[in-house]
Amino acid sequence: MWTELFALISFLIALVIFLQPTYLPRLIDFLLGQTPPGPFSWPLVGARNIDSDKPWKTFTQWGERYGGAVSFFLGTEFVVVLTDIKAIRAALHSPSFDGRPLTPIGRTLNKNLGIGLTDGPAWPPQRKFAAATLRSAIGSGHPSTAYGKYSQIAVQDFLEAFAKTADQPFFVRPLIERAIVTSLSSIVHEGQLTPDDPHFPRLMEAYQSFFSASLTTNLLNIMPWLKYVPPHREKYSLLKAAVYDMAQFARDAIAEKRKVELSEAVDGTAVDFVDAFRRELENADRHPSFTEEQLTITAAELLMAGSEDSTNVLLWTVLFTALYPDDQRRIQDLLDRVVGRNRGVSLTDRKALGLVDAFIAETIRFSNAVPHPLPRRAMEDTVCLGFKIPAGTVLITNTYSVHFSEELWDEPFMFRPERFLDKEGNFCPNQNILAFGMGRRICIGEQFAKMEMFMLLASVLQRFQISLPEGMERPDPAKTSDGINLTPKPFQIRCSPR
Ligand code: HEM
Repeated sequence: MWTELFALISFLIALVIFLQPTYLPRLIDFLLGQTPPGPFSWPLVGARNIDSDKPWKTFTQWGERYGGAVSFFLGTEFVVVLTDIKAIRAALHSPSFDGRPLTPIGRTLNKNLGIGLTDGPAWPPQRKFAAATLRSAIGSGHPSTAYGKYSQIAVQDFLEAFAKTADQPFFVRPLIERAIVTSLSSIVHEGQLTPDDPHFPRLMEAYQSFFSASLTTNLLNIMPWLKYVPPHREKYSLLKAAVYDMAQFARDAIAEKRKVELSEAVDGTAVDFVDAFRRELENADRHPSFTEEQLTITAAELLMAGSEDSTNVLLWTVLFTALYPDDQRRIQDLLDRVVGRNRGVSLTDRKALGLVDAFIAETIRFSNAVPHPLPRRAMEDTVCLGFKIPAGTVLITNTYSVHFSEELWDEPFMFRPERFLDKEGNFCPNQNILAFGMGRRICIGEQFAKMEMFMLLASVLQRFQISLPEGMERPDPAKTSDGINLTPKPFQIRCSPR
């Protein structure tokens, strides 16, 4: 029996070495202490005792024990978790860590196209192009621009939907989703998605399947071979169908836009992403990565990444207005002083309404909504913080240990929006917020998301009082539905006209 067991283990080790030749050299480096310190990792299995519901808690404890960079194996994959701000800054600003893990979604389903899940020669020109296009499509957000116009439509629709709830308890998520996706569509493919669009439910269904399978996504990002193993295989099929639906929606939207001549569509006005890309396709000197398929995948990705993350953060923000009524009242007093009640909120009010941005920033910190910004991959053998980091290492940022660090924040476990205000009440951003990532792959939609969240939150609080319905259980922000993002468990609110 021992001989057979020994033969089986030898066979498995030989198989792993054959399939993943980097495993053994990394294991040796790890055992010799060349790589960052970390917990014991069982051969082929990797580190045990990771809290599967709240891995960031385990990573925070490891950070306290081993330091700002902790290494271990997950299965045969070598992983470094960054837990303190110095280690995170050092790594995420380095071109050596520009890569993304070789995920089945990025590499197989998206065919290595798009921006967020790829790397290599196509990523720099595609990221630069998309970031510049979004910046110019958003512009000042003035109502004369496409984005300004749709943002107003989205705000109006949002307020009407709130008013229709007539003081009755309701789930706010679908309302937020509609508003965000409407505005986002104006900068991705203007005119293709309005709040009453019949395609809306189909798209939301695809997003829902995508994110309901997202715990699997987190694991697949690190151990892609899991896609062949039940129950991940079934979840992977769900993901595949959702990715297909999103791409099909983008294809249809692009085809609709093609019905309008490009010169008419862009004539002197702000250009959305699809039209800017169409124009680039006609440029003879374009980078070879500008292709039809790249356009489809990126348009689908921008709409999906942008809407899910922004919806989730705004959902947290609305929940916190109900949980912290004193802060809500202070925002409303400020709105009354700055905007009054006779006109709508506009982006030009933003500077004088610093408390609204401070409330959103504190929500982002306190909710831990993005526990691990998209992982990175070491593109080459490198040295970071004095340790060897082999090419192919997966890097995970642990937001929780930074957002709740006693060294970085005064009373980090208290919800206190004022920590983001100066003495005059101006909003002061803080560089230790990691929800949008950091460095060379920082989110390209950050400014849009913050603008949109400001507009929707300020507009709704100007008109309505948000509260928790009497007799219902008080939502506990520590209890979340976990996936790529942390989402509050479904909750209802009540809103009463002010
Ligand atoms: C509250 C809203 C949002 C959050 C919390 C968020 C968060 C993130 C994070 C954590 C990353 C990874 C950064 C890194 O690797 O360092 C990212 C990347 C990205 N985000 Fe966002 N995002 C939001 C909104 C948006 C919006 C509105 C868009 C599009 C309009 C967008 C498009 C992207 C893209 C394309 C990338 C990939 C960048 C790259 O890999 O080079 N995001 N986002």
